[in-house]
Amino acid sequence: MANRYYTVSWDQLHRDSKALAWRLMERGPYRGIVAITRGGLIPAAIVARELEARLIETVSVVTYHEEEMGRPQVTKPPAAAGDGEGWLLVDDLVDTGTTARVVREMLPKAHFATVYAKPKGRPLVDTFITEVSQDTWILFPWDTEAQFVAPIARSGGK
Ligand SMILES: O=P(O)(O)OC[C@H]1O[C@H](OP(=O)(O)OP(=O)(O)O)[C@H](O)[C@@H]1O
Ligand code: HPA
Ligand SMILES: [Mg+2]
Repeated sequence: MANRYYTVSWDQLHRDSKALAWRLMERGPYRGIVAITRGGLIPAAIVARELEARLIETVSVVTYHEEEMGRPQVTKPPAAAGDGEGWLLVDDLVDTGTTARVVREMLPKAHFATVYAKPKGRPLVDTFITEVSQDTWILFPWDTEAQFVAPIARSGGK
């Protein structure tokens, strides 16, 4: 389990993904976008809208089951995108960089962008927006819902 959590709302994800699009705009145009599913799908859709990209490809990699890390499984390789030349590769985050390493091997020439990055994965990303510490677990809006929390006074000061 992570030591702390960083909760991202839909609104914040939209803003951070748009900030990513602004940065990526400077170095386009791109032939198309390859989204790393599933986490990269929503950031990729927001970036695609901003960059007016209509061609979206996917590569599917499963590395985690909830917070438990396993071996990365490529459940769908990219059908188009060749060696990645001229393509933009988008994921929600890099954590250990395991997923990124697998995908970069398939698409070595793609420009790799994520919204969030942790220190271990950071060297594998070309462009990202926000860094969080390695012991922080990012809670995405599609994994969470609002719920009641007890008042601070009832927590015994912890
Ligand atoms: O840098 P890493 O340590 O590899 O972690 C980052 C990857 O882990 C998550 O995917 P996950 O395996 O949970 O699959 P999902 O995108 O389908 O939820 C996340 O979406 C990244 O793709
Ligand atoms: O911090 C994280 N949050 C959500 N999914 C993840 N997959 C790897 N690291 C994370
Ligand atoms: Mg993923």
